[in-house]
Amino acid sequence: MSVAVLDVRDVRIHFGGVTALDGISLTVDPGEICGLIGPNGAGKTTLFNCITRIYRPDAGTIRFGGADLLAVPRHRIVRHGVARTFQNLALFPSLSVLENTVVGAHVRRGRHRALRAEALGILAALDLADVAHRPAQGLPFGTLKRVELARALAAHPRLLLLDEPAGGLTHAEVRDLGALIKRIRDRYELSALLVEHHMGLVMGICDHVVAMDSGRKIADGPPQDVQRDETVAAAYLGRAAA
Ligand SMILES: Nc1ncnc2c1ncn2[C@@H]1O[C@H](COP(=O)(O)OP(=O)(O)OP(=O)(O)O)[C@@H](O)[C@H]1O
Repeated sequence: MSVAVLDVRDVRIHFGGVTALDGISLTVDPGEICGLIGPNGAGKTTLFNCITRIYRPDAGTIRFGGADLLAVPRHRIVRHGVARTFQNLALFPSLSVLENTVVGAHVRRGRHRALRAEALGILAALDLADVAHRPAQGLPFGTLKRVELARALAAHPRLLLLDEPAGGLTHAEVRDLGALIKRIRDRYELSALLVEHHMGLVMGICDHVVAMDSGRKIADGPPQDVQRDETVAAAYLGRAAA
């Protein structure tokens, strides 16, 4: 059996009186797109922040390709092969699309010219070649979301953490994004963990889905099974009613 790309086990973290993660475990296998769903406040972003070492869990282990990720200093996480995109874009507005992408590549050692040429290749693969030399500022939101993806890919990740990539996109853009994420997975041979509220996207592209509520895992399995799960439906209804 192959080693999981990501193996999260019994992770706990609390902030004051709030237990944000209450013994969460999940695995992402090589080449897999894993969806992470759950109502607001379930702990999805907190888990991302533990994986990227922004937060240190109180307990539990996080292994990446078999190695202890919690032993890796925060600033080396990207170099280890974990890259993320953000719910609210984190681009440099005045830099060009190409320059923003090259920023992502600089975690790797390499000559600037080579990194730049490679970044242009990534932009072409993401249909961004036309805007490569335009400043990020002023470009449509859907385009900027793809630039974030390009920047993450420039770091050569083995695992891509996508935090609500469909947020703020139109219906057609979400459909295109789903196809793009699958294309990226195949082309760059990576795995992805996708936090997303857009069920169409989750159902359309995930190989397996983990549902969370109150910092715990409440379901884990094929997308259709998780969607039909009564505990998952109750968790969403409970939050809506609260
Ligand atoms: N730095 C922090 N300080 C205090 N509480 C926090 C902190 N980070 C997260 N929390 C709390 O942890 C819980 C989980 O929040 P989190 O943002 O991880 O949920 P989420 O599932 O990502 O929600 P959403 O879908 O709304 O983004 C919430 O109760 C939140 O208020």
